[in-house]
Amino acid sequence: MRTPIIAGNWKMFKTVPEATDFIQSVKGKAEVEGVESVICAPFTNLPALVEAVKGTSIKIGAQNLHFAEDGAYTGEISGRMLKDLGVDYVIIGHSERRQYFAETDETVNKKVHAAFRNDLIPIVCVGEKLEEREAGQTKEVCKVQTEAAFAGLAKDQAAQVVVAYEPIWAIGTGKSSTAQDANEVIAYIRTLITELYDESTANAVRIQYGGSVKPENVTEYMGQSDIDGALVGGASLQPDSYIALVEGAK
Ligand SMILES: O=C[C@H](O)COP(=O)(O)O
Repeated sequence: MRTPIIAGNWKMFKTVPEATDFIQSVKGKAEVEGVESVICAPFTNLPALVEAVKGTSIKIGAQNLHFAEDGAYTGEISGRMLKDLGVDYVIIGHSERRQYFAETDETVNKKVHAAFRNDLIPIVCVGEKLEEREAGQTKEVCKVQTEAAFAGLAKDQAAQVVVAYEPIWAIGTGKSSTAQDANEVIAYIRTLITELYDESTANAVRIQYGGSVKPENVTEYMGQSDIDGALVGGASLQPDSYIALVEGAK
């Protein structure tokens, strides 16, 4: 039985006071038994957020990391630094990083390994562009990205990965994939993991849907056989909306 996971990806939003006010507002509410609740925030918010969620079941994640432990990489943050702060999760390979910051399948894989070296759980994003969907390449794109991300992972590591299937055309556009379409792709990703490892590993991996998820549609996604949660951008920024998302994942 996989524990559903709702992760808010705040992207480049919120100052430290805004972030800690948010936690005060959702404490005790965005905490639902049987649902994991994770806030992935900008680096600058992480120390204050780790402190603010103490005594709650809410976990904190980063939105990126560098694959090296340390070194001459101006402006970068390593997994070692994140672990030192008390962060539990890290988003890797979000489409915005692939599009604007030259993230590749190879760097995604290196970052997944860096996450495990530092005892962080990676939330690995995969998903197709609109033109790829229209060309019928959705599954092929997801296959290439998934296989690259998992390369070299041991079975026990693979089982802990959270995959977020985010069709790029659905991100921040209000155009969500239907729950059935998302479930079909996610079930396909699970069969890929079965082929890479085995059925029990694939059954342990949690696979989220992401792309215009909101309180009004989260229950429909969660009702699907293979969807284990959501990676949510815009609708995770307001406390009431975030609480409703976590409640909707029950
Ligand atoms: O990481 C989250 C996704 O990019 C989805 O963003 P969105 O919920 O604003 O569409």
